[in-house]
Amino acid sequence: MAANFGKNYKISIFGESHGSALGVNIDGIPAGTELNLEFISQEMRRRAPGRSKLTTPRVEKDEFEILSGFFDGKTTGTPLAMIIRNSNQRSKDYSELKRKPRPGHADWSGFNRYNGFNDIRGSGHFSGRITASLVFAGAIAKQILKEQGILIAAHIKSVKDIEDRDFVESDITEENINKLRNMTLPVLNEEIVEKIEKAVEKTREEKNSLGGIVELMVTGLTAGIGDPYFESMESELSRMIFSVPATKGIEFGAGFGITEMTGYEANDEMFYDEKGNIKSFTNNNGGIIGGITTGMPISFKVAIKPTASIEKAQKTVNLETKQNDILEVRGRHDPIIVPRVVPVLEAATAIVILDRILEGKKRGL
Ligand SMILES: Cc1cc2nc3c(=O)[nH]c(=O)nc-3n(C[C@H](O)[C@H](O)[C@H](O)COP(=O)(O)O)c2cc1C
Ligand SMILES: C=C(O[C@@H]1CC(C(=O)O)=C[C@@H](OP(=O)(O)O)[C@H]1O)C(=O)O
Repeated sequence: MAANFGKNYKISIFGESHGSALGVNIDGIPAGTELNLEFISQEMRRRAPGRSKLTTPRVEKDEFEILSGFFDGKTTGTPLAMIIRNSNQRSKDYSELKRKPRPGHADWSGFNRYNGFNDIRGSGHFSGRITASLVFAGAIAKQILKEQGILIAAHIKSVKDIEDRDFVESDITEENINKLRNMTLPVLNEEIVEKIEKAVEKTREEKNSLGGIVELMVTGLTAGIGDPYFESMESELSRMIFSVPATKGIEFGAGFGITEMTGYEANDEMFYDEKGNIKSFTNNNGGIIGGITTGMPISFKVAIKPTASIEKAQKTVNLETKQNDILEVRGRHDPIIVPRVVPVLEAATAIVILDRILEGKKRGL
């Protein structure tokens, strides 16, 4: 089912952006897991709308209510259900879109898939708002992974042609992760913050939007996690990452750039480090070979498209008059999705990594 993910850490999401609520049911959290609710709230705030001038002005607190599976500060092992109530809907912004679908958004494809019964208000189930549930499930997964020494970090690699430097393994410390978590624009080279802000402001004034790339890194993984072929670590991560709205590409390690290397350059030559751990000098394969972790960090980049809903006049069709028409999208939209998707991609990654680790444990690994 489209709303379900995972074989071991199983999530099932529901909700609409302008309905009464959205949420997630999680099955597979080990019983007795202590949850740091304040950490989960912080993660929710990182994603929540209306928190900076670079995001949609729709303000939602994204306060979550846990309905089941949690007692006396610990998980019970039975399904943990969570809901967030919507409070700041402005559905009139969407009244024109059933007739005039937005180019780049799911109005036309969703209309066809659901025979016109899809909830158009706030883009319904297609809204980026539904990713609040991923952040919740991911925050729990992150806590479990951290106990095992596994850290997940992300930063904005680029916005249009403004580039941050790449992650190196030594960037992934708890201190650096906390710093990035507290930044509105999480970048490594802080000199580009103002450039990004100006570029977004200028584009918004032009009634347009921007996209960019997010880079992620996962450290602390032992070699041997994952499977070949259809449940490969790359397959599972890609399937999840492409479920995040606005994702248009993913590349592991050197990605498409590996095609410009020779075999000698691309192969990650190996060595024993001073502690006796097997490592590679480079990580062009992004920490995964044969679908299975190598013990090097998992490293990948995600392409996020520019926000579809823009005020600039665009050509579309009018499904009532059956004529070509013009649309100027109204409403409260993100001028750029990239900063808000950073915690979502981290969470999505945490869900997959935990699910794969539990899969290995099932087989006694
Ligand atoms: C956190 C987040 C916020 C988003 N905000 C907006 C928005 O304000 N306006 C918009 O048109 N799309 C926004 N999107 C993207 C749309 O939800 C997405 O483009 C749409 O569902 C179509 O899916 P696709 O782009 O993956 O094909 C957002 C996505 C995320 C993850
Ligand atoms: C509310 C959120 O972001 C929304 C994501 C979104 C979209 O099309 O994806 C469109 C906008 O919805 P609305 O028109 O209701 O303001 C954004 O504000 C959220 O992420 O929590």
